[in-house]
Amino acid sequence: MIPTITAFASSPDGGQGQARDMRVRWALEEVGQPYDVRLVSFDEMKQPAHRALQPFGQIPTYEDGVFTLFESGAIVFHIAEQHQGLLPNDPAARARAITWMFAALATVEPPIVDREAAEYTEGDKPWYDEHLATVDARIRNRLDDLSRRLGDADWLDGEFSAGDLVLVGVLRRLEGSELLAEHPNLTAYVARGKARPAFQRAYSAQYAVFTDSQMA
Ligand SMILES: N[C@@H](CCC(=O)N[C@@H](CSCc1ccc([N+](=O)[O-])cc1)C(=O)NCC(=O)O)C(=O)O
Repeated sequence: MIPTITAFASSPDGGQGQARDMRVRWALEEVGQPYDVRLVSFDEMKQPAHRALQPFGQIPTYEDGVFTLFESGAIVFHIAEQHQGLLPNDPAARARAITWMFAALATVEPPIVDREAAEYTEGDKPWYDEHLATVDARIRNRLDDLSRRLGDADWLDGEFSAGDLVLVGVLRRLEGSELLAEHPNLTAYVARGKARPAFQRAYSAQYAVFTDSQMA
């Protein structure tokens, strides 16, 4: 059965592909798995029917008639386990690739999400500037360490893996900021990920949702 994922009916980012259905689309394209998309409105996401799939009232979700999953990282991991192409078969290399998935989500992404939350919701607070400087320092700390570890390698640990896919998706949230531009090797790493044909197909598919919503 072709899996069905959920995505924003009208993405708040104007089709930039920053919502987390993008990393699921990318993973499905990397392994060559066709998929359907159920578009949900902000209101529908908060209704019981969707919360039965995603208790926090968010997207993405994944359903394939056997598995019903939420949490984009877990969905990417499931796709990587069910297909070849995103995780090495060698047990040690596989474990390292999975480690990088967790590092992307648990170590690198949190301060980046904090920054976005501050920008979206705290701009009017008297302590905003000081808070943003603190969050930026945390992001710089992570990017400095990551840049040092990546060096001039193409990917984090040999072949491209789900760890790279998730991390590129996390770093894309910093596209256009000096935080990423300060590290030419990380900027190139993100560009390398975006240049992959599977990313391009995933991006085009999510962008089509945006253009369709503009014409509706
Ligand atoms: N940890 C969960 C987080 C899921 C999540 O944050 N979903 C967001 C969309 S991706 C996050 C996101 C939202 C918007 C932009 N943007 O650029 O506009 C980028 C990313 C959502 O449904 N938000 C609606 C809500 O919480 O009510 C996962 O990885 O699946």
